[in-house]
Formats: sequence, structure tokens, C-alpha cells
Amino acid sequence: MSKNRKLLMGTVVEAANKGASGSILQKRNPTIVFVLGGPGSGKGTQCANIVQHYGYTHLSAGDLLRAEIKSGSENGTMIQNMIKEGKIVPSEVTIKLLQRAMEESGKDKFLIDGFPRNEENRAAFEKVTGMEPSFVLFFDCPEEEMERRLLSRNQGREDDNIETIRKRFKVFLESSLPVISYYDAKGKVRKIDAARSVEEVFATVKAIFEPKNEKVLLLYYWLLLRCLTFWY
Ligand SMILES: Nc1ncnc2c1ncn2[C@@H]1O[C@H](COP(=O)(O)OP(=O)(O)OP(=O)(O)O)[C@@H](O)[C@H]1O
Ligand SMILES: O=c1ccn([C@@H]2O[C@H](COP(=O)(O)O)[C@@H](O)[C@H]2O)c(=O)[nH]1
Ligand SMILES: [Mg+2]
Repeated sequence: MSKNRKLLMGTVVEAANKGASGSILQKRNPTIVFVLGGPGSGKGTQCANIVQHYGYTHLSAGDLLRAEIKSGSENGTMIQNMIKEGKIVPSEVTIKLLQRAMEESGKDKFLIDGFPRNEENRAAFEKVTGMEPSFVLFFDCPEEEMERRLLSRNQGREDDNIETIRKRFKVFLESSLPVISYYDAKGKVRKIDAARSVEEVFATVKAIFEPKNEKVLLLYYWLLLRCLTFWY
């Protein structure tokens, strides 16, 4: 086979594989839960609990971006500057990372933490992937509490300083809350009071992930009541 023909074949195979990997993700028809809330509201902490109890795969958009910086990618410096300023990285960059992570995981239940951060993120994700979240967890927490948590997180994050934290709060209010309102209007938001202990917050999260158990319990009580009224 000539060199040019080999190159052409390579390109065709690559294009076919790309198409196939996209459709494999769609064929798997994954369950997607967006996990949103202000900086420091406890998204990552609660996602870790959900993974343990319900077998979801946790994808933190922020973690994927930080890994991209470390990998020495050509986008690294741009991403690092955006994170330092608390700004939102362009959708195409974040969506590519999320898509790749979903495809490579081979799994079909995802917690997407800290994304979408603005309306453009949301619309681009739905357009590019053709997928919508089953529901949205919204960890609602006052700024004073989030600030306290972030300032004592001690994980060496470059954006856990008071200047960047204030910028992140502003971006959350102006750009991310409208995304939550959008899904709220569609009845998809599960709002959780996140200003409580980790255990108390997780108890509420559990009730969201186990609504069927509650229904089974209700049915059980109803049957018991019917039996009792029949006997007496
Ligand atoms: N309910 C809670 N009560 C007290 N501290 C908490 C609670 N939940 C999480 N924390 C602590 O607060 C800090 C921030 O939590 P976490 O990293 O889960 O927040 P996050 O929403 O993922 O933040 P970010 O958006 O910056 O990634 C961590 O140090 C964590 O241990
Ligand atoms: O979808 C996203 C997610 C994150 N970013 C940037 O990363 C930082 C940190 O995100 P965390 O969720 O707190 O880990 C955030 O402030 C943004 O600068 C993003 O641009 N897009
Ligand atoms: Mg986090």
C-alpha cells in the first residue's frame, strides 16, 4: 500500500473511531446527575459519599481541569490563569475533558460536579453530547459558611485565597445560579440545605437517591393496615 493511501486509511479509521466512541457513550444511555452549588458548599465531599453508596462515577470538572494543567497540555497556562481569576474556562475545553472521562470510564452513571457553570456551558454540553441530566443536586449554603470552609480546606489549591474566593462567589451568583434556575423550571432541581454537618447533609442526599425505598415502605405500611382492619 502506498504511503499516501496508508495515511488516508489512518485518517478514515480515526474519524470512524471518533464517531463510534461518541455513539458508544450515547448507546450506553448514561444517567447523568449534575452536582451544583457555590464554591465550598460540599459538592466533592458529598459526591465521595454518593460514589460509595450508589456506585456512581464522580467527575469533577475542576479536578479534570487541574489534571490538564499538570499534564503539560497546550491549554494548561490558559486554564491555570482562568482558575486563579475564578473565571469559567471555555466550554469546548471542559466538555472535551468530561466526554473523554465518561468514555474512558466504561461506566454509565455519572455525577458531574461543578459543571455546567453558566448557560453557555449548559447549552453546549446538551448540544455536543445530546444528553441531559436526570436531575440536579443543588447544595445551598450561605457565603460566610462556604468562605470558612474554603479558607480551612488546606489542599494547596491556588484559588483558596480570599481574593479568588470573592471572585468565585460573584461568578457563582451571576453565571451559575441561572443554570440552576433553568433546571428548576424543568422540575429537575433537588435543593439541599448544605449548611449542616456532612452526615446531616448526606441523610438528605440519601433520601433523594432512594425514593423507591420510601415508596416500598409506604406500600408495606398500607398492606399491614389493610390486614389489621381485615382481622379485627
Ligand atoms: N457539611 C460540611 N460541614 C463542614 N465542613 C464541610 C462540609 N462539607 C464539606 N466540608 C469541608 O469544606 C471544604 C470544602 O468542601 P468540598 O471540597 O467538598 O466543597 P466543594 O463544593 O467541592 O468546593 P469547590 O467548589 O471549591 O470544589 C472541605 O475542607 C470539606 O472537608
Ligand atoms: O466547569 C468548570 C469547572 C471549573 N472551572 C474552573 O475551575 C475552578 C475550580 O472549580 P471547582 O469546581 O471549585 O473545583 C473554577 O473556579 C473555575 O475557574 C471551570 O472553568 N469550569
Ligand atoms: Mg470541589
